[in-house]
Amino acid sequence: MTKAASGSLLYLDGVSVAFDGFKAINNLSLVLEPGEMRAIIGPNGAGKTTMMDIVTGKTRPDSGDVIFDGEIDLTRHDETDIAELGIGRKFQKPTVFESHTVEDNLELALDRSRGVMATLFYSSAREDRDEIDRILDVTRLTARRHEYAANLSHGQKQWLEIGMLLAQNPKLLLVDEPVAGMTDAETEETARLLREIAENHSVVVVEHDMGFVRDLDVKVTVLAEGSVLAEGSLDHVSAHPKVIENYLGR
Ligand SMILES: Nc1ncnc2c1ncn2[C@@H]1O[C@H](COP(=O)(O)OP(=O)(O)OP(=O)(O)O)[C@@H](O)[C@H]1O
Repeated sequence: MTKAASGSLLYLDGVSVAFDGFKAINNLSLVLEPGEMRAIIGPNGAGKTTMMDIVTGKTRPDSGDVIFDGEIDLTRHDETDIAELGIGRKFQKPTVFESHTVEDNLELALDRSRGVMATLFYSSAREDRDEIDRILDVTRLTARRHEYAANLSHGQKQWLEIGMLLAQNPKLLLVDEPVAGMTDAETEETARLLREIAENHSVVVVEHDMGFVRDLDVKVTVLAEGSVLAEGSLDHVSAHPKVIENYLGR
């Protein structure tokens, strides 16, 4: 265990993984502080999804340290463990239950996160209602709580799925291309929504939409060919010659 990880929420150091000899992640190092929201950008094939796969235990790195909460070696845990440790992931495509209402989707997510035993002995329906009200408010879905999820717009489905993640109360949320396919208004609202969530959670957002990344107004990590090309404010990384050459200039 490396001492350098202490005090961080997520610590990747010297992480590499190869698929059939091709290094998708190549000596990647990245540190996320508790409470931080970070945007990850980079060209197609840069390794963004693979990095998320490594953090969530879907892919095992060939080498390197992957440490959560200062001390937990994530490479020793499987996907289920890692979710229970407090890392929630939202994939690009929403996977809400279309034939259930918005509220029922959130209720299911709450039950799932609580586990079977806890649900059996859990008596406070009131606390559940309060939690669901809170999540509906954050995800801009209060007026649609009794609507079937199938009837939501694409953007609202994404927000509902973010709400289902929140029901699990993760310490760290990993969000993959949340605004792909959204309208401009939904995209702007999503930046506000994630900023609100980031007041109480750490968040990693992978996104291609630069306007959205600008609205997030957080530190940006640029990945290319499996490692960090540049890091800093969006203005700082945008001015980096290698970023212009590898990504923005294309
Ligand atoms: N399971 C796998 N087997 C073989 N190659 C893989 C596998 N997963 C990823 N790769 C390769 O690793 C590289 C990185 O892919 P990855 O999906 O992580 O990139 P990305 O930055 O998420 O790209 P995009 O923006 O297109 O989603 C790509 O060249 C991809 O083809």
